[in-house]
Amino acid sequence: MTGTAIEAAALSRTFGRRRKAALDGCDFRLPAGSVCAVVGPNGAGKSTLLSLAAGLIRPTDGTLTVLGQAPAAVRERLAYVAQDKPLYPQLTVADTLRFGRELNPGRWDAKVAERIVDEGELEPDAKIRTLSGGQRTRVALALALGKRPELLLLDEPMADLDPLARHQLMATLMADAAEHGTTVVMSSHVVAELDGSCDHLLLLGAGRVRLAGPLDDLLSAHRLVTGRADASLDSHTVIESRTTGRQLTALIRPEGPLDSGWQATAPTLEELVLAHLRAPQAPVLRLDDVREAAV
Ligand SMILES: Nc1ncnc2c1ncn2[C@@H]1O[C@H](COP(=O)(O)OP(=O)(O)OP(=O)(O)O)[C@@H](O)[C@H]1O
Repeated sequence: MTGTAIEAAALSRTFGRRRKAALDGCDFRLPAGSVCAVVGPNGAGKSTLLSLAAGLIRPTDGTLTVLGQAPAAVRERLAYVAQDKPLYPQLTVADTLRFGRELNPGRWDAKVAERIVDEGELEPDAKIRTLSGGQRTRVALALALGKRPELLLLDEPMADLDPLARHQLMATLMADAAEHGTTVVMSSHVVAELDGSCDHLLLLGAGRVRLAGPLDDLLSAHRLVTGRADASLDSHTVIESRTTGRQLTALIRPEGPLDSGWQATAPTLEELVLAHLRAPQAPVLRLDDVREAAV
């Protein structure tokens, strides 16, 4: 297996006659075995990136390598759960899993697929069309994990699950990925639920990479600081700042030691992401390869 699960170089994808760029010159590298969160505002290009990685669409420019090859060449080794989770409505749950086994001879993992379905207390003879959105998600995830992929691409997988099901499915997913060394790339708008599960982050904005790299490195490159509103942060990169009365709170990238007047803490993933969403012009930070900032 290659040490790199996904590598994008100047990756662009346009749509329509106007050639509107959904992705625009993206560079990033994701090591194999990572669990990567893909976040960004609506229309940032998250689904486009996942579709490209799944080999469903092709780049208009640049390159994307998945498991060391062109995405279309490695379809058998990856699983992709799209936002709309297409399944055959007339099949039963059991038929769907049987279908999964027949489509993936020699690699089908019936145990994990059945476990995911059983944990949701789904009736094996229930037709897919009779299931709720969250129950369909469960079947789609069972099919994806049953395929025993090296790379699992999930486009907002948890969006229609209740909080308990989310928590429990996420735990199953992460335990399974850790056991098998699966690379997981997962887009989500619910940043809090990614905390504790992901070790890599890719933040997209307007089709471009804004933050990329190991989550711990990205978090430790930032500080959440509080101090007097008239104190200076001039020597640091300020991502976002807010003043309440005489107090200023800011998310910064320190460019050296902080003056003693500032109280500094490490941001959470949610604080890091929210600040960057509120500050779309903040400088890019890529720590995914050479482990140094590239602006
Ligand atoms: N098939 C398509 N035809 C035309 N435009 C498209 C197509 N797919 C995506 N786009 C455009 O590309 C841009 C990125 O879309 P994409 O679905 O990748 O964003 P996203 O980050 O997944 O958004 P969301 O969070 O809303 O799901 C949007 O402006 C969208 O309108």
